[in-house]
Amino acid sequence: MNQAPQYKVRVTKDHLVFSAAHFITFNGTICERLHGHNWRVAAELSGPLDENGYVFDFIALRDQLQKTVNALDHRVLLPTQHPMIQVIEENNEVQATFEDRRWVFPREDCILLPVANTTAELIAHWIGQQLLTVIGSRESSQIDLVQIEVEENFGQWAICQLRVS
Ligand SMILES: Nc1nc2c(c(=O)[nH]1)N=C([C@H](O)[C@H](O)COP(=O)(O)OP(=O)(O)OP(=O)(O)O)CN2
Repeated sequence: MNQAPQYKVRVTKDHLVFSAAHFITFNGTICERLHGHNWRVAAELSGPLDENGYVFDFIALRDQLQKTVNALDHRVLLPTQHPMIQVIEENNEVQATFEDRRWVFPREDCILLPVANTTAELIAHWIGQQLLTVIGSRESSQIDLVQIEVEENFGQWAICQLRVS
């Protein structure tokens, strides 16, 4: 017996890249130096076809991802839910502290992300959540799976899949 076809759309573009600085902690108490990457983003949506024969309009997906990428471009990414990195907004500045280290940035240069660490995985999750708010607001949308991929360095991709309830 033939199975019903499954459909996905996938968008990746040369301009879906953001340059941003970050530092993460790993293995407990090791904290990286501030450094930057050119982070590449791709998205895949799965679901049934709509009346156009689309899973989701490529153009709408591309443009929405571009908005998120633009918001992250040329920024410092700071985690607001890290157990050991404290991030405080004061006047027009942001101060981050970890043990005896302290970084101070202009507020407008920073993006404060509600994540526990600015790993590629958790950045992918956050981007997926941004996308879900837009997809979820479309009454006609029947997307059942959102997959966001983030490349931190050449060939090093983190992938986050979010099931749409
Ligand atoms: N699964 C993950 N592994 C690692 C992550 C991550 O987000 N998810 N992140 C890091 C670090 O942020 C590290 O800075 C990655 O940068 P990269 O440039 O790839 O690492 P190197 O220090 O080896 O840099 P080179 O320029 O390639 O020498 C680590 N792991």
